[in-house]
This record gives sequence, structure tokens and C-alpha cells, in this order.
Amino acid sequence: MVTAVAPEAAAVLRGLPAGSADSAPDAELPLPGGYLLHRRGPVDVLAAGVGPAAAAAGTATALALAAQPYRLVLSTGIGGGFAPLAPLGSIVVADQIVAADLGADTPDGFATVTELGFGRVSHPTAHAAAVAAALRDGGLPTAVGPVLTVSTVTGTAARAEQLTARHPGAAAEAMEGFGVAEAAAGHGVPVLELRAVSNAVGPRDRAAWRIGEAFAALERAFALLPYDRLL
Ligand SMILES: O=C(O)c1cccc(C(=O)CC[C@H]2O[C@@H](n3cnc4c(=O)[nH]cnc43)[C@H](O)[C@@H]2O)c1
Repeated sequence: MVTAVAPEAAAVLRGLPAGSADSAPDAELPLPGGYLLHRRGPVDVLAAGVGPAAAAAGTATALALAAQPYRLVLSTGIGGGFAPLAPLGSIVVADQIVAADLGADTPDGFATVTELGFGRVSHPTAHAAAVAAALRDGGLPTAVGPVLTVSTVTGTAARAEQLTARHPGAAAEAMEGFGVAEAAAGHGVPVLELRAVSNAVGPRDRAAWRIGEAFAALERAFALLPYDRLL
């Protein structure tokens, strides 16, 4: 499980069911690069930093040094929700992880790196439907859709409209998923992204953020995940 910051990792760890732990004791494993991997049973949790580059570097480090291959990499934390699909406090499960601003500005509009002839701008995810079903069964409002990775948090209605026009059905935006997905793809490991919605994507309004609610939803989501199917 790869988060950006330590409070997100702590929410994930609080949510992990005690029953999901195997016989291994909890452990904290320092990794080169100053990372600290939290291990609980079969699950490792890493706070790799904010933004796609930090996320890719941290994820790649953990993947390269794993004693046993991982079966899934999950990018997670709080994120912005696109209305009306993903209200505050709800969960978004990505069916695609999309690099929304990786490309070039041209006189004809934005061109993705793929359109420019190199790289990729999206990764399919694993287990999205099963995860969403488990969360809904547990009473958590959950949307499934593309989650956009951006390097700049959206702060205007115009930018939000641009993103939804370019990515119909987009459910959330955050800053790490694509970096995590690139690292996972490099190691041939399936990827998923799960976000708890702390704010609406649109005009900047710090007073409207609901960080506490989002952390509570994140914790609850990790208590409900169908670990038997994921690991
Ligand atoms: O200053 C702002 O207006 C602002 C608005 C939302 C988030 C931020 C952050 O600096 C948090 C970045 C951090 O949290 C994730 N996150 C949460 N909400 C969003 C969002 O609406 N768009 C993009 N990222 C978001 C992100 O993954 C980072 O880890 C500042």
C-alpha cells in the first residue's frame, strides 16, 4: 500500500484487520532512500512522498528490494472528488489510472505523450469491481471510475471542466497514482488506486476540506477490503 504522507499510512494501518495478519510480527523496515516500510501481516505500507515522481521512486525501491514478489500494489490516500460522482467522505476505486497532465500544450490544445509518439498515459487496474463491491457491502459510498494523476491540484471550475471534458467519467484526482502504476508496471505487478475524498475538484476552498472524514473513510475502507482476493 503506497501513500503520500505518514497520516495516510497511519489510517491504512489502523484499518488493516488484525485477522488479516499471518504469523509474522509487525515490523518497521528501513529502506535505502530514507523510506520506512511498515509491515503488518501480509501487507506492507509505505509513505513515499507527495507527487508522481516521489511515488514512483518509493514504490520502485520497495518493489526492487522485496524478498518475495508482491501480488498487488495499491496507491492510496486522500483525493479530490469530481461531483456528483464522488462526494466528500466517499471512496473512489480506480478502474484506470490516468496521467492527466503528462503531455504538451499545442495551438490545437493539450496533446498527451502518447499522441506525441512516446510513453503511456494510463494503466488499467486490477480488482476494482471486487473492491468496490466489498466497500459498498460494508456501507461505504463508493464510486468506480478513472482516477486522474495531476502535478498541480485543480483550483478552478474551468480546470475541472477541462479535465472532465478530456476524461469523461473521471471520479477523482490525486497526485501519486500514475507514479505508483509506472513502478508497478515496470515490475510486472498489478496495480489499483483507492482514494478517500477530502475535497471537491474545483474552485479552491480550503474551508470546505474534510480531511478528518476522509481519513476515517480510508481507515474503514482498509477494514473492509477483500484481502483473500487481493493477496
Ligand atoms: O492548496 C490547495 O488548494 C490544495 C487542495 C487540495 C489538496 C492540496 C494538497 O496539497 C494535498 C496534496 C496531497 O493530497 C492528495 N490530494 C487531496 N486532494 C487533492 C486534489 O483535489 N487534487 C490533487 N491531489 C489531492 C494528493 O494526492 C497529495 O498527496 C492542496
